Amino acid sequence: MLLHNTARAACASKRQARAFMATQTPRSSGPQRRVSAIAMAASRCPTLAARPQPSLLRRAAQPGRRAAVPVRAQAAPLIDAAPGKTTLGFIGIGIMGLAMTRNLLKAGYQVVVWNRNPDKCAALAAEGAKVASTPQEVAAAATYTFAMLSDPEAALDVANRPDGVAAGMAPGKGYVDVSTVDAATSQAVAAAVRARGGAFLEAPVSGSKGPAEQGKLIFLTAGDQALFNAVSGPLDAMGKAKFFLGAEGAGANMKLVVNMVMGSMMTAFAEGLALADKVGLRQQDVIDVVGLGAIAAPMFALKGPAMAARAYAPAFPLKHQQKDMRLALALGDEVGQPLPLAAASNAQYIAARRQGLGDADFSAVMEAVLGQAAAEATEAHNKAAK
Ligand SMILES: NC(=O)C1=CN([C@@H]2O[C@H](COP(=O)(O)OP(=O)(O)OC[C@H]3O[C@@H](n4cnc5c(N)ncnc54)[C@H](OP(=O)(O)O)[C@@H]3O)[C@@H](O)[C@H]2O)C=CC1
Ligand SMILES: O=CC(=O)O
Repeated sequence: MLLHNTARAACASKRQARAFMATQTPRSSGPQRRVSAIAMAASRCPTLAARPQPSLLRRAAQPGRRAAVPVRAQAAPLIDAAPGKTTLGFIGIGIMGLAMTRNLLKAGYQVVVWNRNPDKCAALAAEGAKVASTPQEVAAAATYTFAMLSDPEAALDVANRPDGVAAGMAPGKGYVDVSTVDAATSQAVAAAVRARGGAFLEAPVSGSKGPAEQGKLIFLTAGDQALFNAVSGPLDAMGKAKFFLGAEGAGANMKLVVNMVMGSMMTAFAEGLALADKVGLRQQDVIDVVGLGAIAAPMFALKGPAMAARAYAPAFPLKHQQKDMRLALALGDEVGQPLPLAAASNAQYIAARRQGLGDADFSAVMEAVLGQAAAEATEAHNKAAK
């Protein structure tokens, strides 16, 4: 289904899309197969990437749809990135950026890095990366620049500041923003990059610190398909799967949907552990039982024991999960989709941030759940004492 929807979006007209889809037979649906089938769809649509497509513009104008920037021509051909030949840039050397850059270096790419706090580049410099003094310098030195930044504000600033990425862009170069942001931010960054002749790909990732270290991220990309193709090697060095979803905004929306579900799952799990504890059950038994049944999830198995021990070493900082809940709720509001469960979860992440847990792992939402239970117990006790 995903393959067909994406293929349809990639074709310049409904007629072409129907003709393409008529040639397709259902096959196994692994991510790599999806990507190659989507690329094939593009190759069978000669008008793809040639000019703004009225049908796509009309789609964007329908109520409830994010404004889609039309598929468009590249200003200059993009050369496929190749280890030993292509210089890549990486901006934002946080938890994720550090691990991702390491995998690019391991794969044999030359990498130029920049981080707001330059101290975080020291380990990579020792491993062979060059360190630039501005984002512009990175974009000017690299053919393709990646960025992994906290939030929309950081993404916009790094792209648009006077010595930012856009200032270093030129035809033949590309910018791949892998940060988790909203569609409007991604579209604004795309416009700034394209105004300088560069190509743009949004590519937020699903997968945390562990998958980043193991090169097993899942890329949710959208934007210029030629850039998706050109950076296929680096994406494969950092990830285990990549999806091309259409015009920029689609990748951002996909990431927000996934993280909204993840954030709500985590608060539900925390409430389950808290309740189990209150009724005298061993939390490890709960983790084992959940792990054997239909609601088993790698996240519960990974985080559960640490949550039971109330230890929250950061892999995915809670402040970022709360940002994702906030952005998903704003998206729901924009398109008229009520999200009461996500709203309730978001309140717990906000409470945890107020408890000073923004830099802890997002599983520290457990503390808000426990804190709330404690507050409710105190309130009930006070009422009873009156
Ligand atoms: N950790 C995870 O499991 C995952 C995270 N993500 C997403 O990836 C992104 C980064 O996450 P993560 O690496 O965990 O976060 P970190 O907090 O470890 O890193 C954030 C990075 O953004 C930089 N930054 C923040 N504000 C600015 C600014 N105004 N100007 C320039 N640089 C700035 C930081 O620089 P400095 O060091 O100077 O503060 C740092 O390099 C977020 O969008 C997050 O939602 C996506 C999937 C998984
Ligand atoms: O964004 C976080 C993740 O684990 O994915």
